[in-house]
Amino acid sequence: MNIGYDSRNSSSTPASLSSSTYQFSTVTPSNDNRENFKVVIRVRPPLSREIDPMYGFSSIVSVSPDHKQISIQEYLGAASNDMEREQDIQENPGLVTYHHFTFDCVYDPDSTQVQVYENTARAAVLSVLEGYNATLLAYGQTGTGKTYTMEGFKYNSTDPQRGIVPRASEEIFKFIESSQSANATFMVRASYLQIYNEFISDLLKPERGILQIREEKRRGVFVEGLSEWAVRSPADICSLMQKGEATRATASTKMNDVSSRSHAVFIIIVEHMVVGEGDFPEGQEITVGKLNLVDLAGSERVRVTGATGKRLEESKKINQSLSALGNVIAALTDTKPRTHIPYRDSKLTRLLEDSLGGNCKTTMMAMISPSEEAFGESLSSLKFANRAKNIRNIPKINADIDQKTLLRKYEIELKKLRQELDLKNKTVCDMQRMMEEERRRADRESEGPDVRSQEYISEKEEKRKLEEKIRLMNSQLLIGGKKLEETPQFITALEEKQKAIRKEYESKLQEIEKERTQIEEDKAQIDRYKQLLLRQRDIMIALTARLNERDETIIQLQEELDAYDRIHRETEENLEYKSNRCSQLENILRMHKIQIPADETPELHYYKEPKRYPPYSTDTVTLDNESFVPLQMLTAEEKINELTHIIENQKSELERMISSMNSYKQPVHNDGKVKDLQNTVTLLQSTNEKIIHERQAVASALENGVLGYLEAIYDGIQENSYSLPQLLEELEQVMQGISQSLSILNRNESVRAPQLKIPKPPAAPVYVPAPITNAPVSKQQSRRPLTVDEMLKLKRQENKVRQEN
Ligand SMILES: Nc1ncnc2c1ncn2[C@@H]1O[C@H](COP(=O)(O)OP(=O)(O)OP(=O)(O)O)[C@@H](O)[C@H]1O
Repeated sequence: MNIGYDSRNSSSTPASLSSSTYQFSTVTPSNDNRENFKVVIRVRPPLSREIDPMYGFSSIVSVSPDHKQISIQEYLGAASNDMEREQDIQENPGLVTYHHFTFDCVYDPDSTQVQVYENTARAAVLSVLEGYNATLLAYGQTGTGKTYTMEGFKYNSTDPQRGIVPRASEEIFKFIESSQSANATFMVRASYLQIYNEFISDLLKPERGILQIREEKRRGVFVEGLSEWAVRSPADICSLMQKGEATRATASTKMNDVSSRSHAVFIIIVEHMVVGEGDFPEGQEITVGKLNLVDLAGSERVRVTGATGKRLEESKKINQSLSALGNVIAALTDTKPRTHIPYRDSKLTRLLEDSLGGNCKTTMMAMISPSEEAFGESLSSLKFANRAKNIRNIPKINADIDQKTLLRKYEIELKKLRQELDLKNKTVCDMQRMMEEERRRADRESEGPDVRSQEYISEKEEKRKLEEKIRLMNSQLLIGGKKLEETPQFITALEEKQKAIRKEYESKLQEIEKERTQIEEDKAQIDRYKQLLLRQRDIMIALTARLNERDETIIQLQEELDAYDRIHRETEENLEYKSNRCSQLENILRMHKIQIPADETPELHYYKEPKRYPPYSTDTVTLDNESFVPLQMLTAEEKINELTHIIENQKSELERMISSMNSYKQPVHNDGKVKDLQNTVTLLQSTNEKIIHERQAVASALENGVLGYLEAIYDGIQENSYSLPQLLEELEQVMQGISQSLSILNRNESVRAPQLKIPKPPAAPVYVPAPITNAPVSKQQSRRPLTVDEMLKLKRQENKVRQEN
């Protein structure tokens, strides 16, 4: 059974009310002081747990048809359930009494979310858009529908059960959208906080920890460090709500499955700038409206809820702060004006200072249960709300007098950033041009413009950051009811910018095309150079190979030359030694007046052949059509033969001379001379015989004695097998041999040999290294000394002949 409402008679028969009876007038913002603190009641429908399946449910609350008054029935009897109670009341009408209250509006259990929003919340939201502060405060016992009224079930724009917060955000953005003027710029921000166990925290940035309340003359009361989130659509706000809800402290209690254990405040700030037009183009008007959507934690009777432990502590804190709220309301509504209002007794009252008797349009929404079991709390809430009705707020439009609004700051910052960006654009363009120039130069010099490109990158990065910052700031603004990127100015500017960019890119493309053609030409040129270089390289390789061959030849020749030099040196040394020795021997012989026409040919020590002597003969030989003066080394025997031959020649020469002299014989006056000449001839003949004799003796001495000995000593010296005393001893023996020879010669001492003109033997050939040449030896050159080559060639021939023999 429902209990209806009769304003004339508090105990009249209840009449049922249907939703169709609701007739709300359109609510418009008002500055009437009475209007600035409104109180509305909402009676929630009975919950399934409250309806006894056996007896049904009977409400103790009734609402007047004009939705201004509410009546709550108090049962004084002892019936324990609805059915018994109803029967008891029918039988004893005096067991009930009714409490009547009048409010700005009373919503019965059939009221819908849209009705609550349209008739109560909308006016507050519109006030905010005008630049007022507005607060919608949901108060009531736990489980009476505060969260349901404020938030609703789902956060999508079509859900009829969505609450005040989503609808308010829709309203705000609908309003902004309808402000078509390009001169109007809006900025909307949202915050979400909770007061849990007397601590304030940010539901959107819980990591910020406990926050403190501050107060500034212009700004009023605010929470320091509370995050503000720029929003551009209802969806943005809904997602913030969902985010905050996930953090908000809730718990399942006996009275409510999802009971809020904290007071939650969702704040929407709307900054609205109108740029002056017409006569005042520079004029700007900025207003800042703030909407507080407060969902209080429900008051609880611990006795009823049976809370213990943590829940009990939470309950105590909730009740404490709600009682502080009651005290503030009592102080504000006292008939005797009070100088002290105890706002600071709790975080809640401190935070709601502006909303309670300050610069704000406040609407308190008290929620009650229709259930008989909640009678006490419902009556208490109604009394509480009734008292609050008398609060008087003095709201005023928050104009940006001291230019401290965020929108203003954005405006200034954006202007600064745009200037900076223009400058940066110029710098980046200049640098780009410079870089391109340097890159071209560096390409030519094969060096990268590293430093410059680093600077360019950082400049570009800064430019990008600036653009991003401007974009971000712009993205928080809503101009002419649209997002910046949707405004005609933005679209026109964008189109112009795109045109400019297109133009720039077209000219850049042309440049690139030109560069490409140039690069291709350069490439072709490079290819040609490459081919040329390859050819040159091949030539170089061939030349190097030839040079290497030459080098090898030179090295070989050099080695040969060195060998020849060495032979030459050794030969010369040998020759010198032999010459010295011959000179010695010659001197010895000369001392004994013996003509010895020969010197021994030095033997090349590296030929292990019998000792040989150079001949006197200077006959030429012809080899391979080339004439040489052969150096046919003679053995001792051959040498003696040669000497004998020379002597015989001399003898015959002498005979020829004698016969020649006889042919010139004069008869008388030449007698003496002839006689002398005959004597001389006789003497010569005997001398000649003597010489022959001596020569044989000396030859034998030389062959068998002195020379042999001297050679042996010489070899010994060469082999270093002599010590000095040994050498002296050996030389002593040589001396003895020489003395022997001398004694032979001395035996004929009295014989004076005439000074005969004996032909001088030719000098021994000297080995003179000639330049290596392949040119044939000419006949004219045939009498020159033999070259080493020639000599070796000759020697080889000799050896060959000897071996063959
Ligand atoms: N007008 C209504 N129409 C339908 N259901 C409602 C209404 N009001 C409240 N409810 C339901 O009642 C229950 C409790 O509501 P809600 O959680 O909003 O209460 P509360 O006052 O916020 O509680 P608490 O203080 O414990 O957080 C929820 O299941 C909710 O859906």
